[in-house]
Amino acid sequence: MSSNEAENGDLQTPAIVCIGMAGSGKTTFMQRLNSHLHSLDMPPYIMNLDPAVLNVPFGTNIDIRDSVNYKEVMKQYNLGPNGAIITSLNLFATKVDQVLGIVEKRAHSVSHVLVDTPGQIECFVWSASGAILLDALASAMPTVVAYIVDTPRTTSPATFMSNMLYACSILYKTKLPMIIVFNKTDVADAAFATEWMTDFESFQAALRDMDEDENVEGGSGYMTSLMNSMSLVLEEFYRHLDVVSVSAYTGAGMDEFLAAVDNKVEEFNTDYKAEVQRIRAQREKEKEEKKQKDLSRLLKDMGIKEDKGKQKEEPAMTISDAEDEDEDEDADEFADKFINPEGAEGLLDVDEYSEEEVSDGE
Ligand SMILES: Nc1nc2c(ncn2[C@@H]2O[C@H](COP(=O)(O)OP(=O)(O)OP(=O)(O)O)[C@@H](O)[C@H]2O)c(=O)[nH]1
Repeated sequence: MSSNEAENGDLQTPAIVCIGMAGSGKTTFMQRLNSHLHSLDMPPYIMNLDPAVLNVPFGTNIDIRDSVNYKEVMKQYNLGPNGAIITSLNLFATKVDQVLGIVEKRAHSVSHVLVDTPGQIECFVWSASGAILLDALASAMPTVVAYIVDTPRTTSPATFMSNMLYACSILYKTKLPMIIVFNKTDVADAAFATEWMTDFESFQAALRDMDEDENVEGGSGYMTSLMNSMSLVLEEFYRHLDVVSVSAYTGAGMDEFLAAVDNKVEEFNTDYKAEVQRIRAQREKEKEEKKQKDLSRLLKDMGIKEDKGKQKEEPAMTISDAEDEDEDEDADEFADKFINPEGAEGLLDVDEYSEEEVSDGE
């Protein structure tokens, strides 16, 4: 049993998935966290899942850009930037088992697995491939979402509320423990935000002030009453969160963030894990049922009378297998068209990644 395993053998290395609006500071936060962990002699394993990013200012162990050529996807499919991000993620997700195999292997010897995601949140969180990648991670190790908030841009009650509703929808979609990270506190203190989250009266007071001030964004009677009601709904959501204030620039708050991750790992093991496993089993069951249904339809179309008793020995199963193999081949052909455009073997070279030295980003 390695030190990263629980008594029952489950991998306990936390995976931290950084999600946040464009420009909230995800990449800078990852860079700071990476160098902080290196300074504690706890090197992490780093994955970049943003196919469109130009520069990643730290060493990555797995980078979607090494596997999928985003520009080529855009050209070949005549897609815009967001469509190409989704398609690139889809292509990457076809190899999720391979990728996860590498991550799991390496996760035994690192402190954390850090995952950077595209700033176009919806491309990742609301896409099938995002769900596949998150599911795969969560089924292998405790997985925590770090929702990065641009604090200076969230000081008005209206933008604060929008941001929190967005975070709430991500929690609902991913069903993973979440830490709200108020970033850029070197520019604006996040005390106002933590107060609004814990003291309902103070948020109400801020709403009243906004209502009276016509120059403030969102300052209309209807909006205020809508936000009043929504803030009541969000009270329940806030109870499930850990909140930390950090500055990716100065490094303030990094230890508090790591403590919050430990807290969420415990929560994952007690509250979320069973749910993750239940959802996974349900999906497998649905997949199996769909396969059986398709098979019955195929037999019917071919004019073969269904005989439940005979199905086991007769070619029905072979047809299904052949069909599956064809599907797999199609998927592989599709993926290979874009994956590893340089012509390297396989999607990801395990040895290449395992030998790779990753810098601390300084
Ligand atoms: N003052 C200050 N600026 C920051 C901080 N963190 C990030 N920034 C700045 O915010 C801007 C956006 O940072 P990024 O790290 O690129 O943000 P991102 O969320 O990864 O952006 P996308 O990849 O486009 O989604 C950059 O100009 C950073 O220098 C911080 O803690 N303090």
